Amino acid sequence: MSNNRIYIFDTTLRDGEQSPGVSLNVQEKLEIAQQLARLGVDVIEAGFPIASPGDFQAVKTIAERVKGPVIAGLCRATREDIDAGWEALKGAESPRIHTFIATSDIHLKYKLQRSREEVLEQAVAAVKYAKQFCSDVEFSAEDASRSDLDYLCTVVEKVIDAGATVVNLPDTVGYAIPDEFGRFIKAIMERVPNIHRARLSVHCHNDLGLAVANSLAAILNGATQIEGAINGIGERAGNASLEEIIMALYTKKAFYQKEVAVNYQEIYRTSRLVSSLTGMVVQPNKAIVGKNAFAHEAGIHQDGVLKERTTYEIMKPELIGIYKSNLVLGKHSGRHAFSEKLKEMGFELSGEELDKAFRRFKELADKKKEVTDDDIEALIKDEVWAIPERFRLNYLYFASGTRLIPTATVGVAIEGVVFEDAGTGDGPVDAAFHVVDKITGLQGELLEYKLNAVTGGKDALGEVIVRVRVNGRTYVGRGVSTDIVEASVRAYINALNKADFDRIRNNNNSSSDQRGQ
Ligand SMILES: CC(=O)SCCNC(=O)CCNC(=O)[C@H](O)C(C)(C)COP(=O)(O)OP(=O)(O)OC[C@H]1O[C@@H](n2cnc3c(N)ncnc32)[C@H](O)[C@@H]1OP(=O)(O)O
Ligand SMILES: CC(C)C(=O)C(=O)O
Repeated sequence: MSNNRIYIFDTTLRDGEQSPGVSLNVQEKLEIAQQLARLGVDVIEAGFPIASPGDFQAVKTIAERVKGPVIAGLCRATREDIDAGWEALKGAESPRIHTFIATSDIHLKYKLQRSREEVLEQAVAAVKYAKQFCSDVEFSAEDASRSDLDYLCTVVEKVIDAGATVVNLPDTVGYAIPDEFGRFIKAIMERVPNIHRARLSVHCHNDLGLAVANSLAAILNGATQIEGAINGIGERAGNASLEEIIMALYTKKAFYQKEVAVNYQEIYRTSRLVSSLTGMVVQPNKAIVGKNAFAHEAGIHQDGVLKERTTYEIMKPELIGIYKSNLVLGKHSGRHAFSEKLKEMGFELSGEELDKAFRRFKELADKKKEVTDDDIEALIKDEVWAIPERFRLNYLYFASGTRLIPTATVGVAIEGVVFEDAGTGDGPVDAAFHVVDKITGLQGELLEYKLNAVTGGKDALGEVIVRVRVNGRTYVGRGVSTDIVEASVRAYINALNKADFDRIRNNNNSSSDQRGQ
């Protein structure tokens, strides 16, 4: 293995899921983990197993089913957390227990209410305990960048003696700045005598917008594992954005002289999948994966790019899987062209998925002259990345206006049988949602509603993302249509399907628990 290698630790499913409002179910987490494995990250932090039965199940499922990357689970420095973590992780090809405790005085005094000696002892005990189950143990010194350096060096040295294979130094509150963080990593490398027996990792938050810059400064000073999340999602202002770090290392290879082992072609697709399932829309001007990242608006730039792309492009969009296709699809296109287009776009669909997607494509092509790649991607997300659907929109009729009470009549198929009802509301969307609640028997509380146009023009597909609370849990739903009321109802039904999926799974789990008693 080259000693220039940088290991990519993805925490989209753990810290990324700590983004306010994001809640992924087991199926969605598995789908993201499978895509992360295709992307080729070295480690997937699949969750925090003791946090909830759902998180435990997600880590266990990913550990058993996702091959390739190391699968890690986060645990506080306690036996209960580590027991739950190992129980979830033990089916993995390459499991890693990731245990942590804070080392800064501010966290010790106010949060943990323990002395430095007690925390040092607890850290060492946790690593030793984890080591009994798993040879690969990562230790994180939470709030490392605000910790006393002498004390931190002692903690790092002792946890390595206790068997930690990776030591992670997070900038938990995004307080560091690049030069300072680089010097901090250098000091650890110089002052901890056994540091070369472990891999040194960093985990930077983005409160000052410096998470990527700090991670790169750490690489220059000896860190060989970088933690972050796709699209930079995560607690508060988020984590270091992995795609930005990966592409900085690639584009400035002559400077960094470091290698990662990812499959660059999967970057864009991973970003879109994460955005779609979390409901966290990627800002258009986001580096690497934003809609405008490779768009040229100004005449002088366009002229330059037409003459020679490198005048204004430092990366090729194709490298990260942004495709440009010559196949123009419309209502006269057939299955062959459609399936060819999907292949070009990197989608691998089963026969049944292809049938569903093709049906929706034809419906759309009837309404829209040219169906763009963005439209197709939106349809695929709607049809194929949706979780199993017990409820399906069959038809929708609504009436509203300045002097009308908005009313909606909706037909929803439940396991193939169509039920219909009608109702009123504050607007047609609200009316339709009430009717869907009546038919499905679920009570959804709408927390957030977002509408985006997938493409430009009057016939653009509208994409609606909703966050809905059902039985105390939040679900993200997504729907697309050229009609925004229909897109809204599809999104709402998508969220209710996720709630229903959880309800059925929880019922199955509790009846099998009862059988086990
Ligand atoms: C920096 C990070 O991102 S760390 C990861 C943060 N992620 C999360 O917290 C999401 C998942 N968390 C949860 O579901 C819950 O917080 C749980 C299940 C872990 C714990 O829930 P609860 O038992 O109700 O405790 P609560 O969250 O209120 O408080 C945390 C407790 O853990 C203690 N604690 C915090 N970190 C650690 C640690 N690394 N090791 C040991 N104990 C810790 C706190 O001191 C507090 O203990 P106290 O109850 O004795 O005061
Ligand atoms: C637990 C650690 C890795 C963390 O998430 C942080 O410090 O931000």
